[in-house]
Parts: sequence; C-alpha cells; structure tokens
Amino acid sequence: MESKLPKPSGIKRPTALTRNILPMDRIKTATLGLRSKSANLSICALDNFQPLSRDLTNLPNSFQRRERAGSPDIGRPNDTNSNGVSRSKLRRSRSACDIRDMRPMKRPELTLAPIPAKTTRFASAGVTNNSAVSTQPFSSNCTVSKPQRIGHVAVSSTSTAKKVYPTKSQNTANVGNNGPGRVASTSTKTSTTVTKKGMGSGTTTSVSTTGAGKPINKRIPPYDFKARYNDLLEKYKILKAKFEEKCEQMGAMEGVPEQLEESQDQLFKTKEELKNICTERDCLSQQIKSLNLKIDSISALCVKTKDELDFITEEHKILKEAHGTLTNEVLELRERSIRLTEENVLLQEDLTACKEQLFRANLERKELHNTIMDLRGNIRVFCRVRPPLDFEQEKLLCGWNYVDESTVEIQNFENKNKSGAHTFSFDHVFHPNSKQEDIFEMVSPLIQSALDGYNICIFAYGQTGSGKTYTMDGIPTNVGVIPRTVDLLFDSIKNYKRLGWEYEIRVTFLEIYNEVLYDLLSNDQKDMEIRMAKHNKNDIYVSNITQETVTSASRLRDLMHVAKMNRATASTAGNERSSRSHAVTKIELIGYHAEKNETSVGTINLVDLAGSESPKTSTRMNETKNINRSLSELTNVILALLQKQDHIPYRNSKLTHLLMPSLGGNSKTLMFINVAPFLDCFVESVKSLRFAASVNSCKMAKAKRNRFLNTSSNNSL
Ligand SMILES: Nc1ncnc2c1ncn2[C@@H]1O[C@H](COP(=O)(O)OP(=O)(O)OP(=O)(O)O)[C@@H](O)[C@H]1O
Repeated sequence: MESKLPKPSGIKRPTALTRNILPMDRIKTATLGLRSKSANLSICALDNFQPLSRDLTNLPNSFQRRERAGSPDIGRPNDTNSNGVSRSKLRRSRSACDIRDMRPMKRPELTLAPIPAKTTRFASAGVTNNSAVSTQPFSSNCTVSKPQRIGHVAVSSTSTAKKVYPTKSQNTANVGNNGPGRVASTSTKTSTTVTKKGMGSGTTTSVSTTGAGKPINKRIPPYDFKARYNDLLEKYKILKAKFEEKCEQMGAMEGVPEQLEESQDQLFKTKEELKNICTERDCLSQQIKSLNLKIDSISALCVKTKDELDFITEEHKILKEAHGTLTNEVLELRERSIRLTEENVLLQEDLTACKEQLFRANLERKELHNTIMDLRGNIRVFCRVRPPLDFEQEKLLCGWNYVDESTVEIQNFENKNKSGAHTFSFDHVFHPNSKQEDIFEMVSPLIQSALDGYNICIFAYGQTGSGKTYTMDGIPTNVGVIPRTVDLLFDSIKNYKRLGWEYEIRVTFLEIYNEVLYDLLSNDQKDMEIRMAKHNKNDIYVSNITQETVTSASRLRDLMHVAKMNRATASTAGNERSSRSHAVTKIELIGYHAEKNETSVGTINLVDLAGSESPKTSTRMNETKNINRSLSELTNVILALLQKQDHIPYRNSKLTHLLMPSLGGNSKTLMFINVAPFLDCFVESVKSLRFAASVNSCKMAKAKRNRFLNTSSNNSL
C-alpha cells in the first residue's frame, strides 16, 4: 500500500483556540483531520495515540521539562518566542534537542542496532525488524557499522541496506498490532534508506520504500507540526520499544552474575572432575598396562596350557582305553572275588574244622609225647665227656671206650693192681667230639613237655672243671642248653599261638652259695627264704626274689648275662674260673587258650651245680663241704624218688628243697653227668658216673632190666 504524507501547506495553522487545548487533544484533532487522506497512517497513529499519551507522561523529567518549557505549542500563541527565535527553528531544534536529550538515557549498547531518527509509515515493519535484530544483535542479516547518535545517523542505501522479509509470524504479529489492512503489515519487501542531515541545515528525511516497487520520498517541512509530531511520536515509539526491549534485556541479564558464579562453580567442579578423571585415567592406564602384561603372561600360559591340554587329552585317550580294559578286568575280578568269597567261606569252615582237629591232635601228641617220656623215665641221665683243651694236651687221659650211644667204659691205665674197665650205661653218652647242637637235640623234647604244662628240671652234675657250665651256658660262640632253650621256647610259643595259645614267660635267677640264697638279678642284700605255696603243698616259692616277665629271647639273654656276671666264681685246681655255687634259672611258662578256656603252667629249672671237689685239693674247705653236702643230698633225694620211698629228704639242703617241685610228681628231670677225660680226675669221674648209673639203673629197672643187670657187674670199683 502506498501512503503519502499530506503537504505541509494543507495543514492549517493552529489557532489560539487550538493552541489552548492540551497537546494530546490537539494531536487527536489533527489526526482526525488527516484520517481522510492518510487512512492507514492515521489509523496507526490513533491506535497508538492513547497509550502514547500515557507513556509521554512517563518520559524522563528532562524530556518532559523541555516539553513543557521549550514547546512553542504550550502557552505560546506566536511563532516567535521571547528571544526572537522562530517557531520553526524552535520546533526543529526541539525535535533535535529532544532526541539529543534522550541520548544519555537511550544510548544503546554496542550490541544494539542503530535507531533511525525518522521512519516511514512502515516504521512498524522496521521496528519489528529492529526488534528482531535486537533480540539477535549479532544476526548475520544485520550489519552494524558502529553505534550512531540518534538524529545524526546517515543511513544510505549503500552503507546500510536492510532487506526485511517479514516472516509469516511477523506479519501475523504486525497484523495483530496494527489491525487488518494496515500498510505496514501488508508490506512484503521493504528497503529503507534514511538520510538525516544536520539539524542546523534543516531536517530532510528521505524515505525510500519499495512497497509497490516505487520509492517514496518524504520531507517534513518545519511548519508541519503534525508531521513532526508524528515523526517524533514514531521515534518515541521506536525508542520506547527499544527501551522496553533493553529493560527486558537488563532484566534478563540480572541473573547473569549468579549464572556466572554458578558457571564458575560448575567450571571449578568440572575442573575438579576433570582432574579426578585424569587421575583415574592415569590409574586406568597403569591398570591397562598391568592388565596387558597379565594378558601377555596369560596368553603365554594359555599356549603352554593348550600344549599340556593336548598332551593330557592324548593321555586321557590312552587312559580311557586302559580304563575300559581295566573296567572289564575289574568286572572279571569282581566275579572272581565273589567266587573266591564263597570259596573262602567254605575254606573258613574247613579251617575251623581243621583247627579243631589240630587241637585234638595236639592233645593226642602231648599225651603220646609224655607217654614216651614216661617210658623213657621221669629222670633221664646223659653223660658227657669233655675234650682236653689246647693247654691240656700234655695231660694223661683215662682209657675211654664208647661202647654204644648209651654205654661208656673208663679205664685207669696207671692202676695195675686193679685191671679191667668200668662200664656205665645212661640214656645217652656224648663223647668229647659231640657238639652243643647234638646235646640240645636230646634236650628239646623236655622243653616241649614244659610248654605242655610239665615241670622240667635240667641240671649238670660233675667234678669241677668237667664242663657243666659249658654244657648249660656254653660260650658266646657256641651257646649251651639254656640259651638254646630260650630260643626254642619263643619259637614254640609262636607256633602255639597259631593253635590259639598265648604264653607269658616269667624268669628268676637264684644262687645257692654256702646254703644261702642270693638273687642274681639284684645286688641288694635280701632276706630270701624258700616257702611252701598255700594252694599247693607240692609247690614252693622264694620270697623277695626278683621275677622278670620277658617277651623276647633277647631280653631273656640280657637277664642271663646279668645273672652270670653276678654269680660267684673262684679259681680251683680243676678250673681257673670255677663256679662255687649252685645257679638255678627258673622259667615259668603260663599258657592260656581263650577259645577252649584252658590254662597250662609249666616250669623249667635249669641248674648249673657247683663242681664237686676233693677235700684234699680244696683250699676253701667250708665251701667245698657245703657243695659236696648239697650234692650228696641231691643224690639221696633222687635215689629216694627212684626207690619210691615214703620220705623224700627234700629239706636236707637248700638245693633239693628248691628243686622239690621239679624232682617229684609229674616233673621230668634231666641230669647231665659231666666228666673230665684226664687220668688225674679218674676217681672223681668214676664217682660221678657211679651215682648217675645208679639213678639210671633205678628208673630203667623194669624196662631195661637186662641191660641194667649187664652193666651192674662192671660198676664195682
Ligand atoms: N665239651 C667241651 N668242649 C670244649 N671245651 C669245653 C667243653 N667242656 C668244657 N670245656 C672247657 O673246659 C673248661 C672248664 O669247663 P667248665 O667251666 O664248664 O667246667 P665246670 O664243670 O663248670 O667247672 P666248675 O664246676 O668249677 O664251674 C672251660 O674252659 C670250658 O670252656
């Protein structure tokens, strides 16, 4: 739409009447007059008139003061004031001054767009455009050379050319503000060129508008107050709008410090977080490095493990095959085990039956064995002739003739008056070349009887130096009857254990010297007496004697060694280390069969008698007397037993009293008669042989009567 401002000449000069009314009313009146010619512009002015009048009252004081003081319309009917200044100049200057006075207040920020001093009727569109620019001060379609003073801004089409393309919304807004059909709102393309010259040379406003493609030039003459007023009013609107806009901006910027502070706090926090993140990043980097190292090592380990796994897999295959084979074998073995278990049950039954049979057989064996022993006689006599030792090779020997294994002849070649040999028969005769093993082979059946519950007594009788100790104890390199008995006992106990027998072995070592009892396992002086057992009149015991329970042969040998060291010895004519006492080793065998609830108690008395000695050669008469007396009492007891006398003189000596349980009753006695081979021992040898032969003749009287008779003729010395 095109609008043209009315020519200044068409406007009537204000009359006095009109000058006396309020400016606002005057403006309104003037506006009404213009409405016919410039409808759009007038309508716009009228629409904004009322609020503008209100706003004008709110203008700065300086502005209002000037309005009141400087306005030639207020109370000044003439065109020339008191100072002679023309009204047009005043009006022109007022307009400029007003704008100039507004400068300190309205001076825009550097970011604000310049405000045109004058605007066209499309100023609303420009305001809208400026408003848009102000909200986006650094928009690309807005070029600001520098902040310009209002009224001194030269806006040329070349320097500043704003091509405003109002958007639909803008148009809609403008329509809302200006109403339908208004010029400003219907413009589609506006090019505004504002050139303002200095106020001194008059005000020239050139407005080029291409509303319909035709430029419009407007020039407000100085006398056209209405136009000027409208111009000012437009300026005021623009400035007011900008003021409000700035106020809004200021209001919006009130929270900027807080936002800045918050931003700084946020920045500080962010920096701290960044710092922490950097630290975490460093830590993570280190962790990544270590993890990488771990990954490398694990990778190497994985490779190694893979190789091992391959190897194990191969082995697993082999083992699996082996497992299959073994599983089959296990199945077979299980079947076999079941069969064997069944067989084992049968065998267990057979074994039980066999054990029972064995037990009974053993009983029968015992009975038969002891029957044989009885047939052989309860007292058995073995004769042993010892060989001459190396240092005795020069000594004269008796004449010895070993007729058979049980008969021996002794002859004294020096006795020419008494010719003939003396023949003696015994259970067995051992010549000088007999070995210790041969001796013990004949003894071992008696040891077996002891395990069967018999009392056994084995003693060696003979002249001093005849070999009694050698026969009973032996020497370390060639042990005698007692050590071998110990070994046999423990071996037999093992075998008896298989038959269900458990044995306990107790031992005592006693010495009878000059009819006094001594404990060979203790060096203490004790009052030892031979006493009768309370529960059995045929049993005796020795008080205060040391009794040891042994569980091994070695322990028993150790005790034997201790006893031997404690035994009294002395030098005699026949023996440099003669035993001058009777040594009695007593071994008690207590067997228990738990299954049959049977108990077996046997005793073995192993006696190494003191050597008999002729009083003529003895240097210790009392000792010799006691020895010979006790030996004599022993022979008396044995003979009394063999002759089955009513009274057996056991108590006549300590020795017979001590051996009482082993000499009578169901006991079995073995007597060794040891003789030396030398001629100077002939008398003592014949004496011993005669005693032994008498014992042997008594027990063999029934069985070997004939033999006994045959030998008796040769026993007379
Ligand atoms: N059969 C034998 N073989 C080899 N040496 C023997 C034999 N018998 C005895 N002797 C030796 O003869 C010596 C005397 O023997 P032994 O001491 O046993 O006699 P003894 O009868 O015990 O004497 P005493 O009654 O005085 O104690 C010892 O040195 C012994 O080693």
